[in-house]
Amino acid sequence: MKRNSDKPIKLTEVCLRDGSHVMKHQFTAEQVWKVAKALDEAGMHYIEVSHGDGLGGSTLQYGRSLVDEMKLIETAVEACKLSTVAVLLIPGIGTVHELKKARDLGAGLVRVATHVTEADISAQHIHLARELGMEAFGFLMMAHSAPVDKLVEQARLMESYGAQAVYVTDSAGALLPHEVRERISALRQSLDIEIGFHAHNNLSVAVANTLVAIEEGATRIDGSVRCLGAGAGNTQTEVLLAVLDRLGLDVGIDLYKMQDLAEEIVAPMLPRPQEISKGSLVMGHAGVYSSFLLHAERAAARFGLDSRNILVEIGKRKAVGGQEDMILDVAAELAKTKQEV
Ligand SMILES: C[C@H](O)CC(=O)C(=O)O
Ligand SMILES: [Mn+2]
Repeated sequence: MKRNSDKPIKLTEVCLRDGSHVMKHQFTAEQVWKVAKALDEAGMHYIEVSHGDGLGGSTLQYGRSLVDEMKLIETAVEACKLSTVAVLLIPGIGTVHELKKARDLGAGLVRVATHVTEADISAQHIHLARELGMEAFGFLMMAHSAPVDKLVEQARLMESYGAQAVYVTDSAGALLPHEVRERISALRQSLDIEIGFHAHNNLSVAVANTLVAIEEGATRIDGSVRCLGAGAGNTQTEVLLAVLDRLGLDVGIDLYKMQDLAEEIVAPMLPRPQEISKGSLVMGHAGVYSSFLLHAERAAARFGLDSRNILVEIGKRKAVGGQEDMILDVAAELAKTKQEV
């Protein structure tokens, strides 16, 4: 495979963080232990563990965790001999207090996530993480929703705060391969730090998009085993590993061990199979934040609506992560209009 970077590919497994949305934030310590241990034994580079909405996300607005995320982070750190445990932090949801606590428990990397046009709110947390001796990466969410020059401008801000990598985060699973190519290529030409890519498989192009990202020079890649991530899940880690192997790219992770983890540990945990349902498809199609799926389904049941109509309206209003309350407002409005007709 021809790549526009000679740096090694480093994978981050996100099922214990992005998958928390699917699990309605009800991960048990035993589940986290088993998954983290198996990932570590397979040679996974980074394992992200946090509430689905990042540190501090366990609230009424986003959904309460069954087990305190700090306990889950501690459990994952104990289960790992070689993998680095990572955390996600959205400034304002997570604070420096949680970041310090996670670091004290052994988390080695924080990904500071902001909406694609709001990188300026990441400065404090990136600075602090570096001071604490952690690796610190920027994570620009809903990357499909801004023009390429805006994405570049915002990534450069994160670089200037000390981020060691910046991710193109396709939160809605809406990007198509040529759009990923444009974005990664523009970042590669403008940044001196590594570039990452985080996909959602709502349009069934997550693996293809990830390959394009790697070709263009992305070296930090996210996946979720058995697609255990919001919406239709992320780039399916074990599938990506098989494809990379066919392309002659050895990233040092054991494919069979990842397949066994997917089949024997993760699949039995899933509340329902991770597939491209009409809800996740509409998110990719309408460009809606993947974590909104369960919130929209709940609101649809409550107001007797089709969740797709709620999601499409949310997409039109350009709701961003953190605006989960808007889903209820939209559902109430749609229900009222339906009654009036
Ligand atoms: C908080 C979000 O779930 C972060 C993420 O994984 C995404 O935007 O995608
Ligand atoms: Mn995600």
